[in-house]
Amino acid sequence: MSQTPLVLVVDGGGTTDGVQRPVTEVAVGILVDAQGRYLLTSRPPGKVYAGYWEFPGGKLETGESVEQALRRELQEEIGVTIGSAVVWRHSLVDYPHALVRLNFCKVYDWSGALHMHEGQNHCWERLPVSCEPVLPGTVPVLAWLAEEEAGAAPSPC
Ligand SMILES: Nc1nc2c([nH]c(=O)n2[C@@H]2O[C@H](COP(=O)(O)OP(=O)(O)OP(=O)(O)O)[C@@H](O)[C@H]2O)c(=O)[nH]1
Repeated sequence: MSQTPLVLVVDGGGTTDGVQRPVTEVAVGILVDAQGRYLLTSRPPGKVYAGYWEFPGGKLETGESVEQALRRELQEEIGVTIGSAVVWRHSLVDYPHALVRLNFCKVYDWSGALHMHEGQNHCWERLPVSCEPVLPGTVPVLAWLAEEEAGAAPSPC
């Protein structure tokens, strides 16, 4: 993974006048189904950016790896148990509420039926996605996926 982390400032970012804020580590799962569609979920009521669309996941707890946190979060939030997950891309996003490092993992292997435990909506989407609004920290990921798909597409005759 040689990608340089993107630092994205959203809505003005933190207002700490140059004081370094702690980085909150977040594990994010990009579930890809057999048709190549991606699972997006809406942020539940009561959370920051409620109603915005994102990939499911959440913050790491003390001592957890990204993979462990992702497995726990997806069990809690959407009711599935993932197989292995490795970080595909990561980014730093400076929101007013937190400075977060988003660790995006593609997930092809899971068990259990989808069940939205937090009142979220969900959709399986091809690119470009039709659900909106998409969470600002998630928008670049859709571009990365589109670039990857374009690179993988057979060239026209
Ligand atoms: N899960 C997820 N979080 C994202 C994405 N993009 C993005 O900027 N984030 C940010 O990452 C952070 C995730 O925090 P969260 O509030 O969802 O985490 P959590 O489920 O552990 O919540 P809680 O413990 O506060 O209830 C939020 O600041 C959210 O704005 C994404 O695609 N998926």
